Amino acid sequence: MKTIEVDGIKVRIQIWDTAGQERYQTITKQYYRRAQGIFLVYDISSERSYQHIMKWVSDVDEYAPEGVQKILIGNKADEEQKRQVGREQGQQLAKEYGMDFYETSACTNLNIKESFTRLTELVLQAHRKELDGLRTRASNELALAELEEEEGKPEGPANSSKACWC
Ligand SMILES: Nc1nc2c(ncn2[C@@H]2O[C@H](COP(=O)(O)OP(=O)(O)OP(=O)(O)O)[C@@H](O)[C@H]2O)c(=O)[nH]1
Repeated sequence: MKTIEVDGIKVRIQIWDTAGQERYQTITKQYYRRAQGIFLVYDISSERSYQHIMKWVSDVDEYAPEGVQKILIGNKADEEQKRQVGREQGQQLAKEYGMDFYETSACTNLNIKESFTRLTELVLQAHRKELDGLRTRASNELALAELEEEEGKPEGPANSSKACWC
């Protein structure tokens, strides 16, 4: 659990770090179902991990809920001397899948906060319509409840004097 602030709103996010290895896939897929946002992470010093992204994307498409937000991450950006995947390759792949893209480093903290904030922002945006709908319904129900309360009120002085005219 982590709390981050987006547009002045404090958002509590639950983060699951799923295992990348093939043998844990059955468990990993269970997490997709409840995810609202997903980071697809490769290692910039591993061409193989980059090639695997296509497989992750198809798994996510199959098992994650519709409308799940995705961001592509090229991690270990601090390992420049070992780089096997160019930044443009990351950008290109992200573009193909319509995702935002960040190169990050968990070691130097490069773009960690930025990418988490962005994914949270995307999730909030995707649910804004739902939230707005809920807010409108809640305020309508409140107005209705007030009205009913008003109607159910015992007669006040104004009503009593009207009663005298008859
Ligand atoms: N240089 C560098 N090393 C990193 C970075 N992030 C992770 N590592 C190292 O990479 C190794 C693997 O990190 P993990 O966090 O276990 O990677 P993972 O993708 O969660 O691994 P799986 O759970 O097996 O999928 C560890 O030795 C980390 O210290 C980074 O940004 N830069």
